[in-house]
Amino acid sequence: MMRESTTSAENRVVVQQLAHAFGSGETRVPVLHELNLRIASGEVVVLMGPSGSGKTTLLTLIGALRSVQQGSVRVLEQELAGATETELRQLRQRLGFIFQAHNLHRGLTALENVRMGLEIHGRAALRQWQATCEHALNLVGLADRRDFLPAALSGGQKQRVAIARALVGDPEVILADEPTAALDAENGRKVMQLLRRLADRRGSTVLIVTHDHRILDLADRIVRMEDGRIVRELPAASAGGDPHSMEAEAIGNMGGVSRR
Ligand SMILES: Nc1ncnc2c1ncn2[C@@H]1O[C@H](COP(=O)(O)OP(=O)(O)OP(=O)(O)O)[C@@H](O)[C@H]1O
Repeated sequence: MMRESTTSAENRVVVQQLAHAFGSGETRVPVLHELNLRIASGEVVVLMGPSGSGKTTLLTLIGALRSVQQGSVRVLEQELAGATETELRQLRQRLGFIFQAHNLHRGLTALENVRMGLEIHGRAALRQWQATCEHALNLVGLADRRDFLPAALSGGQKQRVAIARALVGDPEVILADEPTAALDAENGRKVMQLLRRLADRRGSTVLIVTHDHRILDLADRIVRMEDGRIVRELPAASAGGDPHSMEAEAIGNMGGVSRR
């Protein structure tokens, strides 16, 4: 049912010497500095760091939602610096976005909202669209809410509908900003396990901005940003010992760690 991946490139995301600033003249505020990052197919990378360190800015640059000012961002072999609006739009169609402001359509049911994800990927005409969308809702544990309007769903359920919508088009790269923030521990972990499975089984590349320590053990790599720079990269597996405590300690200074 799901589309074959069209890109087998090892590095699906390659960021080189990326710099970014907001404003101009005297009010210009640089927020990213000479940043380098590579993410391979099938990799789950978690981006952490203090508020204001530039995580969302980096995510939106990789998602072609913001123009590259300086340096290079290659996503699925498309250079974003200097790309045309058509090239950017075509690229965005191959990405899955899970953002905090989930923007579900209020007048559409859960199932219809998920269908919008297919439309974005140009696949709304798919004959078996209903089965595909039901499958996506099932993946996030909401099969029984398919005919509910957003107003009748909890915050966490709305977030999961948004996740189903992001995944239904089978994107090669998934960009998620705090995907578990609105969820309780159990559902947060389920969502993270789902993203992990997509990476393992379909080779999806997953980049997640989070403050949630409970999901770190499901990542391949944890990247810590401070003041617009990557200050540390930890391969999660090589942390050894108890992955929860090792990562949490190594990353340090990021608030209380809650373990399950
Ligand atoms: N549109 C904008 N205009 C001006 N400044 C901005 C804009 N967006 C972000 N910034 C500034 O850029 C810096 C980085 O913001 P960003 O949202 O990337 O941080 P973050 O690490 O994602 O933070 P948080 O964890 O709080 O979401 C901040 O100082 C922020 O105030």
